[in-house]
Amino acid sequence: MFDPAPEYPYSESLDADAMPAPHPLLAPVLGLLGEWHGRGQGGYPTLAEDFTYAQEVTFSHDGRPFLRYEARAWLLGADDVPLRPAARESGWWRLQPDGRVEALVTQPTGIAEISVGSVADGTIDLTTDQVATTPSAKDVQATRRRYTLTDPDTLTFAHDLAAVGLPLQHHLSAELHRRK
Ligand code: HEM
Repeated sequence: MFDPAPEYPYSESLDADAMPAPHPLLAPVLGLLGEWHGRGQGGYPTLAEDFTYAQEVTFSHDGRPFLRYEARAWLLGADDVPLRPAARESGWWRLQPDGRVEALVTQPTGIAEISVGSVADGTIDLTTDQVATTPSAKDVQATRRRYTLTDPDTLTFAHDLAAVGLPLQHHLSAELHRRK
């Protein structure tokens, strides 16, 4: 006989003022909770042209001292015509008692980043501690990500990349606006 298991009984929240109450260690990053949407520019010396993209980002929590992170981007053509899906990634940002942030982020391109950083003056600055790549993935040595809340509804993002033998340098920058 099939004995159905109970449903998952805990909730996930995008809202610092709703239940479950955020864990106290999330205090420095509570402003990130929510759904964000915006556009950015990217490039790299190996690419013939710079590109414009749109992106959706979600940060949520379940009452424990970590954020769940999810993002997906797509390339834009003239008049914002969608050209094709671009990077997707998901992961976890673990807040530490000393204020450090440990982040784990994976991408379907075979790249897994483990980053460490801190929160200061509204900016979360994450630098890779380790990058692991699957056998067929591009060669990525390091990344640096900076997320800045310039106001409660505006999140800017800068992403530097050291890959395919080149030193750490600009790959992406974006401005996102709060949807929820
Ligand atoms: C919003 C997110 C992102 C967008 C829109 C984006 C877009 C692009 C585009 C358009 C290219 C050119 C190749 C192609 O057309 O597919 C590219 C290359 C690349 N990206 Fe990104 N990217 C994003 C995030 C990332 C992240 C998070 C990483 C690494 C952790 C990364 C690493 C690379 C690498 C290694 C290349 C190849 C460079 C080369 O071989 O010349 N990208 N990206």
